Amino acid sequence: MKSILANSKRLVVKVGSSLVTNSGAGLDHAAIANWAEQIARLKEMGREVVLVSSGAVAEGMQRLGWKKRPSAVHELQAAAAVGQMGLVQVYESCFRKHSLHTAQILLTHDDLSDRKRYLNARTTLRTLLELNVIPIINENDTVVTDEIRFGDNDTLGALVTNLIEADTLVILTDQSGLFSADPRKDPTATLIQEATAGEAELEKMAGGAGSDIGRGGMLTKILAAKRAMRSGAHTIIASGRERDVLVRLAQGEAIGTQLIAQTMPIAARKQWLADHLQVRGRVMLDEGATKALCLEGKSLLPIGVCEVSGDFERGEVVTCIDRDGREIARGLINYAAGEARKIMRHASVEIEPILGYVDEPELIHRDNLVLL
Ligand SMILES: Nc1ncnc2c1ncn2[C@@H]1O[C@H](COP(=O)(O)OP(=O)(O)O)[C@@H](O)[C@H]1O
Ligand SMILES: N[C@@H](CCC(=O)OP(=O)(O)O)C(=O)O
Repeated sequence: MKSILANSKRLVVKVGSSLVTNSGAGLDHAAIANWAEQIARLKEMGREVVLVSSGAVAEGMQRLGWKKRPSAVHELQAAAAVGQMGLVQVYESCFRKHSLHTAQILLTHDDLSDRKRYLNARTTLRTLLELNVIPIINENDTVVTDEIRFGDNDTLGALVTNLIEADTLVILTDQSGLFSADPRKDPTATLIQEATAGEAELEKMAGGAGSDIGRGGMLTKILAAKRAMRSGAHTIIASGRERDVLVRLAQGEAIGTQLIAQTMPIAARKQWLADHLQVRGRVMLDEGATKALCLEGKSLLPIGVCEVSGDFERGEVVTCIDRDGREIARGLINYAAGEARKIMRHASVEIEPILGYVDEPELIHRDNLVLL
């Protein structure tokens, strides 16, 4: 059996609190240095990597001298704000040794369900990847309470996987993978090496968290795999303490549990667009643009649009029709209706003189477009 990471170009690596903070004893510098070194090697192998790291609350507790995890949410939020400083400092200094820049991104689940913020987050992350920077993502615990209460960065890892259309989500934890039952409670439990992401059976195997430090347990990892699958991504659950785990996975060695996504990426993206979003407007395409979309797989540029109807915001879904009124595609539009009307029939270089700024040169990027 070969690791699915062997053929993955873009990956999201999620590391849990218990790993990052050495089970709550304080940030594990050596472990973080080691993952940074492995990620630098993955970059040399031509892979793109985004890191989702927990550990802010645990590190904040340590810095504030709190022995017990507080139950008051505002205290958890305060601890997260203190700990996040330490977390990013360590990542920054570890990656710098490999001449890699890091960027801090704090997100909430709401950011990713709001279409405008979704597009903004996506564009920022893509730009960082193009710049060869390693984004380090955590929840924005100051402004949300649900996530911090459940302490679940696995879901965030999956949402980021969907956002940037990563090929694989790698969840590093303190166990060697998913077992048939919680190995802390059942010594006869066996490692599941491979399964289909989204299988109902898997949810029965997963118990709660093994410690006070990590909160989500295996169930949130299984559900994260199900969510990652929606954009066609596979998930690997493996031990972050296994020697060279990321590099060996990328070289094709099967380590831990592989949860394979059966859906094709395009079908999954289509499903996502169809499931989630309501059509808010319509753009009519001239012959050139219709051909560019349907036959050449290109993005929609403002110059190819001859009519804009409806009232929509940046990030909302519009339908694209041809001159005969046939719906040919749907996609997330980069400009609000009023702006789209101003820039239609114009070349992308004219966007800035017309609007005074430019978000993207495309009206709808092909990655956000589904042909019908
Ligand atoms: N079927 C299972 N297989 C492996 N681990 C399990 C299973 N069910 C529950 N667990 C528990 O989940 C824990 C990992 O989750 P968690 O503590 O939230 O880690 P993290 O901080 O990495 O997200 C393990 O230490 C283990 O005790
Ligand atoms: N965002 C918070 C909580 C996240 C959390 O505990 O998640 P995890 O350890 O991955 O289950 C933190 O950084 O401490």
